[in-house]
Amino acid sequence: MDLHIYNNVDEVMNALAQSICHASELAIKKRGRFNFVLSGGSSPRKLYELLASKNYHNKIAWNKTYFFFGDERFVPENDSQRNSLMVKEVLFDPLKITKSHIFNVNTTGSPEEAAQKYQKAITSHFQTEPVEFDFILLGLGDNSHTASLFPNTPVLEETEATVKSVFVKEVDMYRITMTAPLINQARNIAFLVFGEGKAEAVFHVLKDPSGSDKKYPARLIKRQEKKVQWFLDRTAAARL
Ligand SMILES: O=C1O[C@H](COP(=O)(O)O)[C@@H](O)[C@H](O)[C@H]1O
Repeated sequence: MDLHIYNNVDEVMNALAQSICHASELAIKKRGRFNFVLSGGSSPRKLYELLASKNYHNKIAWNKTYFFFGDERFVPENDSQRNSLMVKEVLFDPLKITKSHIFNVNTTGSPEEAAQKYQKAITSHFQTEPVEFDFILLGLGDNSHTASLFPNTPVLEETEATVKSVFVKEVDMYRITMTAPLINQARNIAFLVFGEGKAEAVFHVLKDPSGSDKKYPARLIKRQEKKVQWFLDRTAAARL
């Protein structure tokens, strides 16, 4: 695992944006396209704004980039709780991303159907197995969840690299999420975490010798591998 700790949030965002640019260049050079999985929640908003800003918008070949979501709320497409709506506002619309490059979660059927449809869409985009995304961006909740892998939920037991639906009591909602095995297959994985409210969660995921994967699900992401990077500010890293 690569741990990067910065003095402030702007430095964190810039370092992560550069890492994304680097991964996109490499992927496009080798395979002609960049398959980029986005995270939701509040933390990545600033990063997406930065990527769409004049400092970065020319550094990535957006016309060769395909976007996916690591997780999504099981709510209608135009519901303000959707991760995809925030991304549309700050990244897709400003960069005029072609619709066919955006893989949104279709929530018109049941949660299970939504997960199956998303998995199918991913499989038909990749055509080959195993599915290896070029870059997966992840956040970390105060309770150590990542994507929608929440503590003590059945999806944590999943051994298949796929997409699943899960009812999360804690937020009283169905979520659609990539499973840990699917995330772990990616070529690059980056956690974006900042703020003192995250310090405990970071400790339990990265340092706590008695922590369990069920209680702190982000531990399921292979932190022992070099391809997994953590981008933190000093306050989030305070207990490391
Ligand atoms: O529920 C979610 O939360 C995590 C962390 O979000 P944050 O607001 O604390 O940054 C996020 O990574 C995930 O995509 C989202 O659905």
